Amino acid sequence: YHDYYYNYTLDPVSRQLEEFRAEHPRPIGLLTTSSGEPVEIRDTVTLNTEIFNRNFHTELTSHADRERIQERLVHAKGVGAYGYFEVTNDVSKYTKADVFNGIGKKTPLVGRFSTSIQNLGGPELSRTLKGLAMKMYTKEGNLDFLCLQPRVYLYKDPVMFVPIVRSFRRNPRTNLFDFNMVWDYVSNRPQTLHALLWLQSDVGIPNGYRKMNVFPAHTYEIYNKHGDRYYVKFNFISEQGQDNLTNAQAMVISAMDQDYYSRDLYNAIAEKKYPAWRLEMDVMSLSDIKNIDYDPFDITRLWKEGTYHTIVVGRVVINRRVENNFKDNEQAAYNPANLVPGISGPQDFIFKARRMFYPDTQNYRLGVNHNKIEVNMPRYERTYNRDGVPPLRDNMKDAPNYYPNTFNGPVPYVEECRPKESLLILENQTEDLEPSNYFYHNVLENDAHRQRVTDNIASSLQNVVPSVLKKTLRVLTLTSTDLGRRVRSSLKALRAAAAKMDTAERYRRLAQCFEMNMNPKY
Ligand code: HEM
Repeated sequence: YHDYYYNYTLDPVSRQLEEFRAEHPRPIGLLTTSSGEPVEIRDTVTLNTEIFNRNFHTELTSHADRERIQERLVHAKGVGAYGYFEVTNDVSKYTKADVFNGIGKKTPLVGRFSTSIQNLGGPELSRTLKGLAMKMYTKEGNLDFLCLQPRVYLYKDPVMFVPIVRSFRRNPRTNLFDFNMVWDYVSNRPQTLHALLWLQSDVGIPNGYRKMNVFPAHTYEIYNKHGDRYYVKFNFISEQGQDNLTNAQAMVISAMDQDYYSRDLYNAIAEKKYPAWRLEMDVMSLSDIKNIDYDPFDITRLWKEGTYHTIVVGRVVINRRVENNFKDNEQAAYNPANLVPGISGPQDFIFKARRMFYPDTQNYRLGVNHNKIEVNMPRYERTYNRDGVPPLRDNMKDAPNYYPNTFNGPVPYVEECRPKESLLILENQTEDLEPSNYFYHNVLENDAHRQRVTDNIASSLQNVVPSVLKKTLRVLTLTSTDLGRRVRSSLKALRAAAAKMDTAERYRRLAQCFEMNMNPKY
């Protein structure tokens, strides 16, 4: 823009509509109703007319009345983009998965970056789990990875999903975030503390979706063409580097832009700064896994250093914005059970539950034919599923609709190398505080970081009722006496500072803190 009024630069987000006009110098076509009837210009106005005789108007309103669908139960707020996965290292020794074999092979994918607790319109910078879900359209079906930042998950018993999601969300009476619920639940089930400590640490608020490492967290079983089994944890490491925001920075940004992460991603892709992640696998063999002194399938803990080795598999590059948010992002259905030959998948109880949970929620959110929605469609599919709520595509036309049949409907294949045995995993129910203790003393790199974590915890405890506070401090102290001591003293200092503030200022700060699900230091 060159003259006096227009001497400024806009970001790609703000230029989107103008770019559309530049690509289409004339209107893109004649306006019609959805049944294709051309709309006459007088029918676009309803004043002084028989308004219900105007298809344009009635259709417009009744369609809008029905345009909202169920938002995701968790991870409702998210942004989608396309890209590809490229193999950069030969891992055929470990897995026969076609997608991971052949250096240089590229597989297209769609991805979705999300924040877990907020609803569709919520602020992205809140201190909650962040997600990156990917669907790789491989020759052997879709391979989905649903990853989180941080490395570990909150609990190992699937029955805990619903209560923990509720305790992290709005109080049913006040309709506000409530740390009483969070700490009540966490102190009743201290296995959740480990992931929570990661969230209270610096990585809890990354400086953009591009700058976070993400992890599917489970231990996956994979196998090679000889049927040898290996156990791996996948890691997606940001090539942009892990970069984080402090509470103060996040609050300032969020006050100006609640969609900072989505905007950052859109602009980066538009400016051809394509974000990329290196895919690594931490590997153990079957005999390694049988000879270690901890449970490698426990999703709430890290693998111990020295018990595995790490190899690079390839890289994910995100290089194309979605054409339409609803079409490619809202309608996307990621399912961790979408696996391919060579990756038999995790064997733990959380994963077993997730195999059922995701299709179930997606049948409700998108309908039973959600894999026939364009963004979810595999490259190839032939099933015996028929009919139901559209979309249906060709509904398998005139092919036989029952299996087995002798009329040449689709037939299964035989895979000689598929492992004949599977591990039987028995998980114990003890509430193990050791992983949290290890994180606090060994993963956090210095005392300053430990102090930031404890300050964050302390400020979230400020307005917690005494019974919950007492229980929480006990769990923190049992985890580490240093952690308990520091939280106590930080809480004391915060209480003293709060006592000097007038009530309005205190409430204002707390409101900010709850809404952001984070804990500004007074
Ligand atoms: C019992 C355990 C779990 C349950 C019941 C569960 C349930 C759900 C549900 C209901 C959704 C919404 C899905 C949709 O509407 O399409 C979801 C989304 C998601 N979950 Fe889980 N989850 C569990 C554990 C995990 C774990 C262990 C991870 C990764 C380490 C994970 C990562 C994600 C991600 C990234 C999304 C967002 C997907 C998207 O962008 O569409 N979840 N989960």
